Amino acid sequence: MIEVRDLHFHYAGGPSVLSGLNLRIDQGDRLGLYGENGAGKTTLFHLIMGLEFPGQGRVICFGEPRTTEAEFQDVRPRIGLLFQDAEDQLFCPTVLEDVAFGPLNQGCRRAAAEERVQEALEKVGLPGFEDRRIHTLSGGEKKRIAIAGLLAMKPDVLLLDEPAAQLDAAGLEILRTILRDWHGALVIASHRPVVFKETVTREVFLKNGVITG
Ligand SMILES: Nc1ncnc2c1ncn2[C@@H]1O[C@H](COP(=O)(O)OP(=O)(O)OP(=O)(O)O)[C@@H](O)[C@H]1O
Repeated sequence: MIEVRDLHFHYAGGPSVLSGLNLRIDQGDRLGLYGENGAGKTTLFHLIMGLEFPGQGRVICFGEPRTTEAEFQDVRPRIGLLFQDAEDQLFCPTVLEDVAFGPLNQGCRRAAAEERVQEALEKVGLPGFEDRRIHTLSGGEKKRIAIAGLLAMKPDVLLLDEPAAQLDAAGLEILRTILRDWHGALVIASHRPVVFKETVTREVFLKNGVITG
């Protein structure tokens, strides 16, 4: 579904972050992507989504090489990227608008989109939150609403960047249950392998700009 080949990347004026990274994510893959703070996990997700572009190497999504902004436009609705910080993800005034944004953007009719919202809010354990204003939510609630927004999109792949951050024990258990029932491909980026040990079936490590093990 997604393959990156020989990826090299550095931020303007900065040191090399990725230096020849190769990775393949197949249908049904459940991958733990581990690495220390600053290893480049978020950067890799951003390159897969076309939010950054590699200095060298290839990003292939759903069978097609993607190099230009236009080529990434049909990739984004098919990949649910959970940002590390929920504040970066939520941008509508209310929960209903935010969670419905993805399905509406994909062309769903309003009634169908609102049905997806109800379903997703049930899954994250926050039914009845539709009319809450985003800025009144707690950090953990924001994270769960961001997850609901991804579920409502029904993407082919979930890329979750430190998904446990901001979640308490109950929130983490809800997320583990959601992911246990998730049938699409899944990549969890984390610097704490132990948290999702039971959730993933394959583990790789990002170190010195490349994938190991
Ligand atoms: N926009 C940016 N401009 C300059 N440098 C950046 C930018 N974003 C990230 N970096 C740097 O690139 C490196 C990789 O960062 P990245 O966020 O990809 O790592 P990470 O593995 O996700 O880390 P963490 O576990 O702390 O979230 C870090 O050294 C970081 O400081």
